[in-house]
Amino acid sequence: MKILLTRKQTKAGNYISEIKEADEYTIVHEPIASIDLMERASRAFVSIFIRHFPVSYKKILVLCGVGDNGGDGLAIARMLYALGYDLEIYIINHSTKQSANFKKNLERLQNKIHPVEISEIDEIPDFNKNDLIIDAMLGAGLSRPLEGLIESTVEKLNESEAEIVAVDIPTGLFADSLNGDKDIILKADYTITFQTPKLAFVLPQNGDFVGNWEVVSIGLHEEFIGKLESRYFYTDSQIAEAFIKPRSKFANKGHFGHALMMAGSYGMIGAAVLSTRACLRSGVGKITVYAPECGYAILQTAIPEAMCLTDANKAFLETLPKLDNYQAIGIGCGIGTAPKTAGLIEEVLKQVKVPIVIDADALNIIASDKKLLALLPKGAVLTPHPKEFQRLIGKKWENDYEKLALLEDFAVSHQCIVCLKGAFTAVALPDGTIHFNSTGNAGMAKGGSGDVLTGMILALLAQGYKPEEAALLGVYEHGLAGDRAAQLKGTTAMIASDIIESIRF
Ligand SMILES: NC(=O)C1=CN([C@@H]2O[C@H](COP(=O)(O)OP(=O)(O)OC[C@H]3O[C@@H](n4cnc5c(N)ncnc54)[C@H](O)[C@@H]3O)[C@@H](O)[C@H]2O)[C@@H](O)CC1
Ligand SMILES: [K+]
Repeated sequence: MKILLTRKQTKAGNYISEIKEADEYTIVHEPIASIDLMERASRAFVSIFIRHFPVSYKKILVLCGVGDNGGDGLAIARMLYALGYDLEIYIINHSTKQSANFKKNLERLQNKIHPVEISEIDEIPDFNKNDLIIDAMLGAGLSRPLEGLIESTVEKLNESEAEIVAVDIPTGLFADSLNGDKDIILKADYTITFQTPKLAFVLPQNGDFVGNWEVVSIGLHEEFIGKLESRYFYTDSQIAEAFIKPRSKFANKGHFGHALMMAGSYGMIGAAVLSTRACLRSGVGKITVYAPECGYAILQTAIPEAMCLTDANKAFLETLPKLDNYQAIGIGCGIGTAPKTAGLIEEVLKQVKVPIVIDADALNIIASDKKLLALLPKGAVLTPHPKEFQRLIGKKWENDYEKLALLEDFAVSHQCIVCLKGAFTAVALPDGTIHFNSTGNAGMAKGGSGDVLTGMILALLAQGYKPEEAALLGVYEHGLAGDRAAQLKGTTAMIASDIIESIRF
């Protein structure tokens, strides 16, 4: 799914809203009246809302601005009222300019519900934990930080224990550009957003404001959206599943590649076990794990399906094995950063002729010797967590938007693929696009999860998936396996081995 922007810089240097353009194109070409599109959007919101909140759940306060986000709020209130919900409407008079759709929806209330108008700070009602707030104050039209009446309302809401559901975007949050440090932004528990995820929603710095979020389609013109040149994407099930290649009935193990996993060191053989096992669970034909000698008995016992080659060194990897027989190579899980291992990494980067996935200490070794960066093969898949990525680029970012710019820059200048791990793992491709992953959960934030991902991506590379596909699909399936593991064990109890057991292709 494309992530449409509300503030996109054009080649000419001015800013446009892709969302507004898609709205306007839909209105003209479907065709549909603007007020009917709002009705459709509000109905879509309600269809999700009622799944989460039954009629008698809590008293609902619908807080409306006077633009189209407020218009949605009025329409949503009318629809929920018709379904029997107990609600009150408050209109926050932040401006004298009411939008046409807002006015129309005010008329449509037909005196059935009487909105309370708030024009002064001391008229803002008290909010408490028995209230369910629908935030329809400001949405995609936010053009400056909050101030005055609306800022005070948001401050009061943030201090309260009320539960908050935002319409489209939490009030005060810029959809795809940086808020100031001192900006007041509504902290929503849930956000139901229209048509496209907003870039702000996938950035960790905004997690407290957006809460759990869901996208609901409002039927904007697909063909128009398809033609937009986007830089940001959201890997949903539709995109990910389209990558999956069915296994032919007459296939044999030779069709699915032979992978080499170079992993482990004394005390870290578990990383080799996890990554190798995850590789086997992801469809590889054969795998050889190359580990220091101390890992031999462990690996042969723990993973009978894998072949094991050992380095003469007992504790860490030192000598380059022959690389000729493999369709893809994985390197880094649990290898440590011994100087001799660094020498091995240099040799691998110089000699590798097949797709490669590079993780963990291999990335740290590359980061500590910038001449190794220049050796990164084109199309290499790198799987850093944020700290490892900071080491690779040699600097920290001030905010998540700067992080995205650095990520894009790295992937383009090195022509490689970077999977920056975290919630909504960001996969940056050599063409400068960034693809945020839709699966996964906080239970995966544990040792060993990254090793599992490396193994999964290695398996896909060995099977002949293009590096971009292997990265996007691997990250997606890894998150999905994590979600299944969380269902079985819970996010606190689940461990990396549970993720492997939940891989299902
Ligand atoms: N046809 C459409 O355009 C659709 C729009 N929809 C809704 O429309 C929303 C966008 O509506 P609008 O463009 O009217 O914008 P908003 O309703 O977000 O904001 C209204 C107006 O408030 C003013 N404003 C901006 N920043 C402010 C601030 N900090 N303090 C006070 N006032 C401020 C601006 O003049 C802005 O146009 C979306 O978020 C969505 O909820 C949906 O109904 C779907 C269809
Ligand atoms: K809102």
